[in-house]
Amino acid sequence: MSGGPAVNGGPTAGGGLSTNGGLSTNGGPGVSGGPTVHGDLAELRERARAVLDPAHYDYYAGGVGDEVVLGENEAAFRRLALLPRVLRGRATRDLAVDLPGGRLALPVLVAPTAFHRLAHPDGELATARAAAAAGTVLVSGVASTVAIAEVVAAAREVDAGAAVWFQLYPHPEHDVTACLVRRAERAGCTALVVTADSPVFGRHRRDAEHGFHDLPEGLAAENMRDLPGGPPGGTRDIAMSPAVSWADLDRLRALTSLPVWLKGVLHPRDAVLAVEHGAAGVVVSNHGGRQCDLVPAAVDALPAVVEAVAGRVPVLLDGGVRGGGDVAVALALGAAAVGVGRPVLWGLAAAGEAGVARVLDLLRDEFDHVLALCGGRDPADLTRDLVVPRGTGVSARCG
Ligand SMILES: Cc1cc2nc3c(=O)[nH]c(=O)nc-3n(C[C@H](O)[C@H](O)[C@H](O)COP(=O)(O)O)c2cc1C
Ligand SMILES: O=C(O)C(=O)c1ccccc1
Repeated sequence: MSGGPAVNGGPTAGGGLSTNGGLSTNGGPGVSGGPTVHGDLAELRERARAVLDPAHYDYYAGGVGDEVVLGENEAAFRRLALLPRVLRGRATRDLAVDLPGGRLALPVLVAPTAFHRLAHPDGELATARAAAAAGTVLVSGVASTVAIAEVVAAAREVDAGAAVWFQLYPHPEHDVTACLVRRAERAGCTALVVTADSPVFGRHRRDAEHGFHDLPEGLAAENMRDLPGGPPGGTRDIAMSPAVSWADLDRLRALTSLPVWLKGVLHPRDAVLAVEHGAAGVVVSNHGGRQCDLVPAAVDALPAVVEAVAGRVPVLLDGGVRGGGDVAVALALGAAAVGVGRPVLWGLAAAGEAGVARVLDLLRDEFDHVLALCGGRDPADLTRDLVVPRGTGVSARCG
C-alpha cells in the first residue's frame, strides 16, 4: 500500500511498511483521542458496506440515473497525470490554506452529506469532532440528524477555534431560509454554503429499488424542526425549488455578514455570476453524481471555472477525491482546497469518530507525500503546468 520505510516523511511518518493492518483498532490514542483505525479508504468502504443496512449503504454510495457521473468523477482523476518538478530545495512543507470562513490545516474539508446517524449512532457529532481534531472544516448539512448548535459545540469541545460551515438549500419560503441562517449564526458557524445544483431532487434508482424514502424511526432532519409554517415540535421537509434564483441568493446574503459560498457550479458563466452576486467563493461540484447524470466530471469542469473566476474568489472542488494525489491534481488545476463526501461516510460507518479521523489522516499524509514528490513546499507550489493528460506527458503550458 504505502511505499517503503518512512524516510524524512515530513509532518507524519506515514509511508512506513507497518501501516497495513486491516481495520482492527489497536486501542491506542487516535488523532482525536479514540482508538486508532487502520486500513485504507477501500477497506473502510468495505467495512461500511458490511455493517450498514444495504438500503443505507446504497443511499450513500449511489448516484443519479445510470450513475455515469458517479463513476466519471473518479475516472477523470485517473486520466490526469502529474509532472513533478525536481530539485526545488523545499525542505519543509506547510499544508494549510486560509479560506473565507476559516483556516484548514490541510487543503481538504468535509463536504456536506446528509443523515450521519444512518452511518453511526454518534452521527454528525463524531464527524465534527474528527474534523476539528484534524484542523479542518466540517460543512454541516441542513439535512443533518443532529441540530447545528450541537454539531458546532462538539467541534468546539475538541478545538475552541474550530470552524464549522452550514450548508443549506435556498428555501422557496424566504422566512424559512431566514430562520435557518439565524440558527447557523447563533450556533457559531463561520460561513454558509448555498447549494445551487438541486432545483429538483435527483432520481436515485438504488433508493427506489430499496423503497428507501424515509428516515428510520427516531432519526430526523433536526435543523428542520420548529420552522415557520411547520408543525410545532415537528420537522418540515427539505424543499428544493426550481423557482430559486439569483435574487434568492441576494436576499440570503442580505440576511447575514457571514461569507456565503455557492456550491454546485459547473458553468463558468455561473461562476462569474456568483462573484458578481457577492459569493465569497464557489464550489465546483456535481453533487457527487447525484443530481444530473449528463454533466462532466467535477475535475473536468474545474479549469474553465478557475479561468473565469480569475482569482477574484477561491474555488473549491468536490467529487471523486479518493487520495492525496487527487487533492494535488485539483490544487494544481486551481482549486484552493477540495471536499470529500463519501469517504467520510465510510470512515464514520466503519469506526465512528476514529474512522473519520483515519480518512482525514490518510488524505493529509498522502497529500503531504505527493507534495514532497512534486518538490512542493506548500499548495501554491502546485501550479497548472504540473498536470497533463495521462498518456501524453506533455504540458499544455510550460512556464
Ligand atoms: C449521501 C450523500 C448526501 C449528500 N447530501 C448533500 C446535501 O445535503 N447537501 C449538499 O450540498 N450536498 C450533498 N451531497 C453532496 C456532497 O456535498 C458532495 O458534493 C459529494 O459527496 C462529493 O462527492 P464524493 O462523495 O465523491 O466525495 C451529498 C452526497 C452524498 C454522497
Ligand atoms: O442526498 C443528497 O444528495 C442530498 O443532497 C439530500 C438533500 C436533502 C435531503 C437529503 C439529502
